[in-house]
Amino acid sequence: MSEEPQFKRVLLKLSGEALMGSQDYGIDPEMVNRVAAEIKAVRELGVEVCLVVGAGNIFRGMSGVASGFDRTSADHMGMLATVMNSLAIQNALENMDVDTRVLSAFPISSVCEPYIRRRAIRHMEKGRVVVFAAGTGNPFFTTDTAAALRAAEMNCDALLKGTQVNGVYTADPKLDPTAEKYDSLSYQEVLRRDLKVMDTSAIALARENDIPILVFSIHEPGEFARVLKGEGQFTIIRQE
Ligand SMILES: Nc1ncnc2c1ncn2[C@@H]1O[C@H](COP(=O)(O)OP(=O)(O)OP(=O)(O)O)[C@@H](O)[C@H]1O
Ligand SMILES: O=c1ccn([C@@H]2O[C@H](COP(=O)(O)O)[C@@H](O)[C@H]2O)c(=O)[nH]1
Repeated sequence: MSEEPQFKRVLLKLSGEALMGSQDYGIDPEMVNRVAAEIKAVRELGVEVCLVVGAGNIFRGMSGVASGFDRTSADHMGMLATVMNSLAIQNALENMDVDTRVLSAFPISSVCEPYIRRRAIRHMEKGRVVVFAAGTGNPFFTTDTAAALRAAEMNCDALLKGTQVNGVYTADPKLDPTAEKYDSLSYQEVLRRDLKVMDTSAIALARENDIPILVFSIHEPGEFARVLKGEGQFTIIRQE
């Protein structure tokens, strides 16, 4: 085990669903503040942090399709929901004196900056936390793929998926209580075994760019910093 963080620049894919906290829907300010405090603690370790936030707490395109919406419109709604979550995180971080910029994949210029890669890198070099909102900006994708894409563009050393479960299991642990957790596995194994913890397009993009993915529970206080030091509970997905 190491006391020092193992990565210099990371992208955190933050579960939208987690931001509900104990509520059934929407944004729980207590949960948002706790996550913001974890991000601040990691910044204070000297790690550059950028974020992609999901929107499972508000709206997922596929649920909209199930209710009769056109897929493209539903996905636009999902992407707009990620903007709301991004602004909530920015607000909480700035209340803790952490400089934060939200950059949207599509222009909403009266609300936040547009995504410009060089500008995002500059923000990070200045020590700001950068939140990438609106996913990839394209329908038919999810924020997992947006996270892998931005991690590659930002030259991140790792992609951390802070989610509902503490790692990757042989099957969905929420559905199968006999499922067993992996400590580590290759991108290829995730794809071959069709493990649903992350989209296949996100796994493929991370593999092509050799970015390790660490899956951990965002519900465990202090885990983000611990995982970066090689401690705590997580599964690492990387080249064999
Ligand atoms: N093999 C598996 N190992 C671990 N989790 C799995 C597996 N298969 C399915 N899952 C499920 O995948 C979920 C995480 O992925 P998902 O992207 O849907 O959630 P999320 O991170 O909360 O995203 P969102 O940001 O959309 O709210 C876990 O909550 C878990 O129940
Ligand atoms: O690049 C993207 C990213 C997301 N979407 C839509 O947003 C919702 C919310 O994202 P989750 O990853 O499911 O939390 C997603 O369901 C899509 O509808 C998108 O279209 N493109």
